[in-house]
Amino acid sequence: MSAIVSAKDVTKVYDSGFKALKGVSLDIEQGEILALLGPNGAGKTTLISVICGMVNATSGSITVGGHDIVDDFRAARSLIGLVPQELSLEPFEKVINSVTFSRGLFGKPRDDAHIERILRQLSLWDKKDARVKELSGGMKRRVLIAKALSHEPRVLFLDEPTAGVDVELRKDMWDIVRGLRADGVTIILTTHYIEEAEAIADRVGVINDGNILLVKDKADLMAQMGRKELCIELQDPIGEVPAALAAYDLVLGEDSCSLIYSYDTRGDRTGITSLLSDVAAQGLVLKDVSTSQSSLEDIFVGLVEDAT
Ligand SMILES: Nc1ncnc2c1ncn2[C@@H]1O[C@H](COP(=O)(O)OP(=O)(O)OP(=O)(O)O)[C@@H](O)[C@H]1O
Repeated sequence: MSAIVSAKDVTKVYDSGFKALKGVSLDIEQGEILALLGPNGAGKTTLISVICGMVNATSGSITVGGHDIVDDFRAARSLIGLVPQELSLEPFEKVINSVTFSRGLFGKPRDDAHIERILRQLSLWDKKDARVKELSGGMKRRVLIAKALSHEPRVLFLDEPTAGVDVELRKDMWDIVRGLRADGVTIILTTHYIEEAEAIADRVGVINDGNILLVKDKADLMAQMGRKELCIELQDPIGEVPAALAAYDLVLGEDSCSLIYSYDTRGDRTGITSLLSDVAAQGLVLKDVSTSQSSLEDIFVGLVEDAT
């Protein structure tokens, strides 16, 4: 795969003096769904706005489809669709006119068949003559996506596409995003919802305090950083982890009645069999045993905490 968007050492210092991006380098691969995860104020919207040419970077460089976003702004911008966080639509405009107008803004010739295709894809065709103000919140969001797709961009940025959207509609939105990717559109979405990244992203980028902490294949991230824990509940409390068990990665549970064993899920051997027999050899009586796997959420919280 090759990068369709490439950002190098991008910084953004707002007029207030606030440093919102502190040297971000990021390659977005053609055809992927990349989820940018980060807490409030991390710099997600700023990064998207810089790539889309709505905010000027203070330093660094960005190319989209090989075009520099400053020197070759029109060519770069024409490859990008942006679905903003805010529902910014003209309330009295008909859906179809609103979407057709967006295409015209990019100087593309009128193409009714393309507009029909995207309205159908977004289940908006039967609402094409409705006025925007007559639509539900979820439909308005879909109109924003249709507008962003009207000029046939190759890269689509979705800034928190499902903020405040109910579970049903969120899943609809995920289906739409997957459908767009199947059509060859590269998708970058920002989200607070870890389950959203877990559900649809190919890669996950974590951004915090103006820095990209990591960008990784989602499956690798979960396999590499996800650890499993075995909780051994004991019949009776103990004061400390017995010295004879020091070779294991064990901690005493808060109740003093359990031992928590962390192990790597990728290893050939987990060490569980020998641990259990060594625990028994210490005369400790087991009450129960359970396992749990760290989720993307645990990984994300851990990363952001480590960075602050
Ligand atoms: N125009 C501006 N002038 C000054 N500071 C700004 C401006 N826009 C954003 N910021 C600051 O830059 C930081 C990053 O904001 P940004 O909107 O990029 O974060 P975000 O990760 O998208 O957050 P959220 O998840 O809350 O939308 C914040 O501290 C914000 O207050």
